[in-house]
Amino acid sequence: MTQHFATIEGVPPPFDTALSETVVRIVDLKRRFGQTPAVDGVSLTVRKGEVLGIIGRSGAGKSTLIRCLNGLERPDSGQIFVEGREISGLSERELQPLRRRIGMIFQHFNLLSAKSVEENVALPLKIEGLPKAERLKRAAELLDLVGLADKAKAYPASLSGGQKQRVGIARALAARPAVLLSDEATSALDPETTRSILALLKDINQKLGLTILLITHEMEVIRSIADRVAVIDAGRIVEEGAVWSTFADPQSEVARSLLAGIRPQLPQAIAARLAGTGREAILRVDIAGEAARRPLLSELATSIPGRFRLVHGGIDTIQGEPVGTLFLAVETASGGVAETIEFLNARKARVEVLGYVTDNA
Ligand SMILES: Nc1ncnc2c1ncn2[C@@H]1O[C@H](COP(=O)(O)OP(=O)(O)OP(=O)(O)O)[C@@H](O)[C@H]1O
Repeated sequence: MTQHFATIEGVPPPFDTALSETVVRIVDLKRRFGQTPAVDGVSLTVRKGEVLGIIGRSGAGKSTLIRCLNGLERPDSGQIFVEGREISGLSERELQPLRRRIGMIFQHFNLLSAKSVEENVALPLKIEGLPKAERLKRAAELLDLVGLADKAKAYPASLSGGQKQRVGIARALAARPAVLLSDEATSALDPETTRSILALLKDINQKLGLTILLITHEMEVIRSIADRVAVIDAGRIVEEGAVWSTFADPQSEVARSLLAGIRPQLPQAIAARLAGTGREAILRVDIAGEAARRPLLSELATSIPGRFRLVHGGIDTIQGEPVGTLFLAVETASGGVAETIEFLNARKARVEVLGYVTDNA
């Protein structure tokens, strides 16, 4: 028993997600409410040590999916495997021990206000019957891990939102779950606190090799923490891939619209002057990976007749991959617009003509 709750230092090092095994497997999961197919045939896998983000608009089916995973909702059909064991279709009693393999953090923290911070963290271990001294030792280790060692005796009411979520994370990790489910865990927090909680989750993911499945409606959360993203719409996964490639080239309308707020946009001053014809074409050029590593603009300048100017844009780094958007104004008189597009497409850049401007103020 004691061995089962080995110290944090005893946890294996981070996993190589490419080589490691599947922790969660969801197969053709369906759950409908009356006429509403809330989850409509979802299949997904989460590998050990990876962070999978599931993103979708309000009502897309995220909560229903995560509730099926933690056993709060019964799927109509389909299967859920956690560490190879099927949890869908189990009775409440059979589910109990498997639930401990699933940690959960919530938007509103769900702490017990009458219990101190250390008691909240130790609660899952009390339910497991671990002796008090060991529970408190483990709680102290976890509070240290989440940066709240000095708040062990405090009560939730005296904590900030970010501190409450740190306690929630410590509690979720108490029973050494196989996977941590996060249900909009940062949605109630301000941007700075959100960043610190996401950094903490990423840190724990990397230090402990913790597998995380999170649902969110914010692309910023996906960008800062996820390895892979699945986009859900009307109960179905409409797109799935590495975060950097989804950011660089979203395939679905939903992903494009969710990304609109954080992908670079043409400055309003230029967008307002766009017309159907003009002296310059305004091109949106999306580049990623190889295309973003090469000296694209200098190659363009030496290869294409006529002149162009960079009006806006830049390169970001997502998961170590360069991902960027450049807005170019290309003179139409030289006939170089079509050639520019061809040149860029040949180098795997995605090009869209947004319109034309005549004055370059
Ligand atoms: N208990 C229920 N009874 C009836 N309909 C439900 C129930 N739970 C969810 N639904 C419906 O199922 C669909 C998916 O809801 P769900 O809460 O899973 O979406 P969501 O993506 O989590 O949305 P949000 O981001 O707003 O929480 C919605 O149309 C919702 O109205």
